[in-house]
Amino acid sequence: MRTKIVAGNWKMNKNLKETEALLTELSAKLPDTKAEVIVAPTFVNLAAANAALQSSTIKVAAQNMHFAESGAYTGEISADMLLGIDVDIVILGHSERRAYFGEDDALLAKKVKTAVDKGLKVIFCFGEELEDRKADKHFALVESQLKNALFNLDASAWKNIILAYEPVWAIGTGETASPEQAQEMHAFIRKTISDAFGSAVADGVSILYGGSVKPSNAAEIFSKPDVDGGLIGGASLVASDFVAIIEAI
Ligand SMILES: O=C[C@H](O)COP(=O)(O)O
Repeated sequence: MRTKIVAGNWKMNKNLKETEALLTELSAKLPDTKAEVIVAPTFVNLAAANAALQSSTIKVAAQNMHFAESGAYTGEISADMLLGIDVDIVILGHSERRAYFGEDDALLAKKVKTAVDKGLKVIFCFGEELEDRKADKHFALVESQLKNALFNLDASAWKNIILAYEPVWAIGTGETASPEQAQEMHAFIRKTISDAFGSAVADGVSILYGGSVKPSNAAEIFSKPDVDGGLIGGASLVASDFVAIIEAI
């Protein structure tokens, strides 16, 4: 049985006070759920988020990390720094990191390798742009993103990988992949992993969908057999919306 996961990527939103307020509200409203619930506030509020969630089952993730152990990388954050404040989950490869900060598959392969070697869990994001889909290149593009960044891992490392398929055209646009489009791609992703690492690895990896998931569409998307949860952006910033999405799983 794969782990169901609902993760909220807060991106560059919420200052300290707002972070604590949202987490207090979220903890109070959290429904009884079998799903793992994760929130990813900005770096500077990770320690405070962990403190605010001490008696909660909600886990805290970082939104990024550097591949190096330590050194002259001004402004960067290492795996050990995250682990030092009890954060052992990191989002890597988000399309905004790829688009605005030049992160490519080769860099992401290094980040993922460091993260799993250090014992962090990785929520690895990937997905096609609208032009790729229009040109019917979306499967090939997704396959290459997976191969380039993840296929150098040992099969045993996959227990620490969570995948998040996020078609770029659906992120923050209000346009969502249809449940059928999501299922079609998730099944393709699972087959691609199965072909490379075997069915035990493929059947065990949670594949989240991300891109304009809202309370109104979550249940239908989550009902698909290869969709194991969601990576939620905008709707994770409003406690009642995020709770409704958790309830939909
Ligand atoms: O990481 C989350 C995704 O970018 C989805 O964002 P969104 O739910 O605001 O479309």
